Amino acid sequence: MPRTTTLELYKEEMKFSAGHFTIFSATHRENLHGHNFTVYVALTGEVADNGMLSDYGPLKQTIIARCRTWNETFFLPEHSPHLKLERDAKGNVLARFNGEELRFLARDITVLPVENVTLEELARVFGEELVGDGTALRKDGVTRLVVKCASGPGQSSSWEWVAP
Ligand SMILES: Nc1nc2c(c(=O)[nH]1)N=C([C@H](O)[C@H](O)COP(=O)(O)OP(=O)(O)OP(=O)(O)O)CN2
Repeated sequence: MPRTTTLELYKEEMKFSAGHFTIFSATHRENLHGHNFTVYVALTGEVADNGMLSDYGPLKQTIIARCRTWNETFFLPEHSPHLKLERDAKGNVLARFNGEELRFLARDITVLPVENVTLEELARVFGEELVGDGTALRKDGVTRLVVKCASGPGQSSSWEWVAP
């Protein structure tokens, strides 16, 4: 009888401190602010004869490494219909919103391929980068992976991958 399990990873190091602002319309956005985000990853699949779904060690290190690259940065959305980004030769950014000009140094920002920097989109981008084309996960017998991103206790959004 196949045994299904779900491995859950939410280690202390699976966190990053970053800034952002959510854009609600062409004229309404939040002020710039930050969070101590945390990340939770769950992978589901069948337990093999060796008593394991798969060694979660490499995945844990990948998650922690990704958290470190998102630590101490300020997120900007690449594809917002309301925020226009202009980069200079050094990668510094002038962001225009509703007549405002916000200036950022290249060293301080991470531009994400999202329409808005929200928990939903952080979980999606994080998950999509973990999963890639899914080949490695499927090879390891993983049938489902969930990423949850929280902006603090009691507030998170999730993203799910299911093996085809
Ligand atoms: N669907 C979403 N809605 C909102 C998001 C989001 O990511 N997805 N994000 C925000 C704000 O950026 C976020 O809530 C601001 O956080 P915070 O300063 O902590 O204020 P909160 O009101 O969320 O939390 P409290 O601690 O209860 O004040 C808004 N909407």
